[in-house]
Amino acid sequence: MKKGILLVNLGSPDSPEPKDVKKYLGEFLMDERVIDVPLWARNLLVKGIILNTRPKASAKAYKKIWWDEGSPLIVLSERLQNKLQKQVEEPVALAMRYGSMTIKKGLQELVNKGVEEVLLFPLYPQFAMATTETITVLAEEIRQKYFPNLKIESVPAFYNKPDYIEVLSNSIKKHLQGKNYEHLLFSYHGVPERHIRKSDITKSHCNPSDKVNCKCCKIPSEAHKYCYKHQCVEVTRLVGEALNLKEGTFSTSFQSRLGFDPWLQPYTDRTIERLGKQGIKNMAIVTPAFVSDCLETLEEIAMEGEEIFHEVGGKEFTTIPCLNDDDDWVALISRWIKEWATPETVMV
Ligand SMILES: C=CC1=C(C)c2cc3[nH]c(cc4nc(cc5[nH]c(cc1n2)c(C)c5CCC(=O)O)C(CCC(=O)O)=C4C)c(C)c3C=C
Ligand SMILES: [Fe+2]
Ligand SMILES: [Fe+2]
Repeated sequence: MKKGILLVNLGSPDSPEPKDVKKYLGEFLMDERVIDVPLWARNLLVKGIILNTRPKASAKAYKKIWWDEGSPLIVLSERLQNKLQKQVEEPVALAMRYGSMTIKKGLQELVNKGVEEVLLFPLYPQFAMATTETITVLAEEIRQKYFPNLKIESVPAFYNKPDYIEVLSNSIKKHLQGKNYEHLLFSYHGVPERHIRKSDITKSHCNPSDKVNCKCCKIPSEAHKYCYKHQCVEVTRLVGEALNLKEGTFSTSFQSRLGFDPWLQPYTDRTIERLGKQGIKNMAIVTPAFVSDCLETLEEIAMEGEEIFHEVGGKEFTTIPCLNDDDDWVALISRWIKEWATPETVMV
């Protein structure tokens, strides 16, 4: 069976103009796995309120980070795709969950190349209903409707794979070389608290012991369905261990909350402010929920975050880039692809 790979990231508007941002946000926020309320309430909230207020402000933010080649998230995902394609024999396609580069087009591109079996690779280290699950569910719907003979297998969450932690840790180390930082903040994209109770943890392919050991969300283990928070906290702990970070010199926070419901805490903006007020002068920040730099890292963290830090007396604010098209990251994904494509090869 001819095999192929479909990388899938979140997506971006076609341009940073308010009309394109509105169209993109409309598709994104009307996803029932992102704003998980009944359709009538989602219509009211998204079409009645958010799309009438947010696109202008979001467009302004997108304009600050937009590159000549386009959206950083898309350009960086394409660079990753191109580098990967040089390392593996199988065709590598790229799609976005929202926007013009649809999953259907990505699958069609592979099918046109004769592919019969697809490795679907959601570009998210942690599993969340609003990211991995929405991709796998949509891909399956599209498969059933348009490509019934295609076989699709999904890459599970890889947040705690030792080889991933090693690549992430080395990247952090490289970017912090020669920096005299006092605190390293691990900032993850947040989700509303209720999201972590909604999806089934078995879909995240976590180590089954995670269910028992998870203490972060205070959900009893039998009822503990899903914990994105736990997976984030684990990344921080594992990188802390790999880099031998001292207790108290690193911590976890959650960014990008939307609306009035409680989201995962502590919030990143308040954490940056607290660190500055506590007298921290030099801090660094890494964003391991994102594989590619995007609006949330380049604007919300690198620009807004830095401003908050300076306002409360902070001096040096170092933003560590996402893995993007880092060579070691490309080599690792290539290895995972080769393992999948030739299952008889046992990689050690
Ligand atoms: C781990 C990744 C992500 C999770 C989980 C996630 C959840 C989530 N996001 C929103 C609302 C917005 N997110 C926006 C941008 C955005 N979100 C992610 C990733 C995750 N989102 C990325 C990579 C980006 C950047 C996209 C880019 O083009 O660069 C935005 C748009 C920007 C803005 O207006 O602020 C919104 C809105 C919700 C509600 C949510 C909930 C579960
Ligand atoms: Fe988001
Ligand atoms: Fe948990």
